[in-house]
Amino acid sequence: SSVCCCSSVCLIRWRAEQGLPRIRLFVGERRSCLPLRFPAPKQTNVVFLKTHKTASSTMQSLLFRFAERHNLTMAFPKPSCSLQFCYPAFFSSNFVHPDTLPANMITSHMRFRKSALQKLMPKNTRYITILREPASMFESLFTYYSPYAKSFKKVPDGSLKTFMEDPLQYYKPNDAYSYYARNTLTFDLGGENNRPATDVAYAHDFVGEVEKVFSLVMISEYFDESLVLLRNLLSWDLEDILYIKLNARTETSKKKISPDLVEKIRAWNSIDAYLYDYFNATLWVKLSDLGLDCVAKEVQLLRQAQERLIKRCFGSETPREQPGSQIKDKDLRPWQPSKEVGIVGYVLPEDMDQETRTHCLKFIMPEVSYTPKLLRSQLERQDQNNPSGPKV
Ligand SMILES: Nc1ncnc2c1ncn2[C@@H]1O[C@H](COP(=O)(O)OS(=O)(=O)O)[C@@H](OP(=O)(O)O)[C@H]1O
Repeated sequence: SSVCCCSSVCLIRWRAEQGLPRIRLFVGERRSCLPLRFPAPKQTNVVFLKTHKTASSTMQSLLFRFAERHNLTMAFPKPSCSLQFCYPAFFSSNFVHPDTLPANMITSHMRFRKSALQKLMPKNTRYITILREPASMFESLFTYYSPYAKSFKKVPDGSLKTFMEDPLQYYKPNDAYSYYARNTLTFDLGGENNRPATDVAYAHDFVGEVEKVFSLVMISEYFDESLVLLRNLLSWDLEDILYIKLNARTETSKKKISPDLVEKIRAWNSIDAYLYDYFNATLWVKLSDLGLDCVAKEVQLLRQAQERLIKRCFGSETPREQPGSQIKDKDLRPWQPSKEVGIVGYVLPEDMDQETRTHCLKFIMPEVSYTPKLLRSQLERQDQNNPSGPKV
C-alpha cells in the first residue's frame, strides 16, 4: 500500500485493506482529557529503544531531563562502548557502565535484545520505541551515513536516486555499516534486516513480536500525538513531555524525494515499511480510544507550553538555530557527520540570568554533551550517598 498521509483517513484505509472491521472514530462516549497532574504515581522505569534517524535524540533529551528532575538512574554504556551500547552488537548487560546499575531507564542507541534487557531492568518497566516513515527516514540515513556506509560510498554520483535504481548492485550485507542501508528499524529492533521483500510472513511475525514487548510505538510524523499517549501511559505531567526539536538537518542538507523514489525506498526497506504501516495504524487506534478531540486539546496544550519555553529561552518566537559548525560553545555543538551535512544546534542569548540559562541548556544540549554530563552528575550523587563506595 502507498504511504499514508493523513491520520484517521489512513487508519480507515489501512483497516479496509486488511479486511478488518471498521472503527467508529467519531461516535460514542469520548474519555475526558488528561489531568495536568495524575493522581497515580508516575511510572519511572522505562526502556526507550533509540532507533536511528527517527527523532530519537529529541526523545532521549526528554528522558534525560525527566531522569535528572526525578533523581532516577539512567543506565549508560561503559566507556569502551562509546555513546551507543557497542552497537551494532546485540545488547548485552556487559555493555552497561556498572556504576549506572540498578537502573530506572535506558535510552542510548543499541541493537535490541529483549532477554538481556528484561534481566537487567525492573519487572514493571515499560518498553517504548519510535518509528519513522521509511522514505524520509532513508533519505536522512543516506545523507547522514554516505561518508561511512560502504554501500552508499560505492554509488558513482553519490545520489540516492542512483542507489535506488539498483540497490543490490551497491549493497552487500557484509559491507561496513550496512545496517544503515537496509531496514534499519528492523535491525535496531533486533530483527533480520536482510530478509527478502517476498518474505511477508517474516515481517508479519516480527510485528507480532515487537507488539508483545513494546507498550507504545511512537511515530515521528505524529510526535506530539505520540507524546500524549506516552504521558497517559506513564501518568506523567505536561511538563514532562516538553521538548525542543534536536538533531535536525539544515534545510540545504535535505533532498526532495519524488513519489516514484518513495515507492522504491519502501520496496527496498519492505520490513520497515510493514512495521511502519502497522504501528502507524495502531497509534491511531490508541489515539481514537483516548478520543481525538482530547488528543487535539492535549497537543494544543503541549504546543502552547513549548511556545512559552521558546520565548523564555530565546526571547523570540522561534529558537535561535545555527548549523553546528558555526556554534562556538562546544557543549552546544551537535555531532556533525561530515562537512556536507549541516546539523542544527541552538545558541542562547548572552544576557540571561543563570537559572534560566541552566534550565534552557537542558533542552538544547545535544546527545554528545548531555550524556557525559548526566553520567557525571549521577556518579557524583552516588558518591555523596555512599562516601565509602567507588570513587568517580
Ligand atoms: N520532534 C520531532 N518531530 C519530527 N522529527 C524530528 C523531531 N525531532 C527531530 N526530528 C528529526 O529526526 C531526525 C534525527 O533523528 P535521531 O535524533 O533519531 O537521529 S540519530 O540516529 O540519533 O542520529 C532528523 O531528521 P532529518 O532532519 O530528516 O535528518 C530530525 O529532523
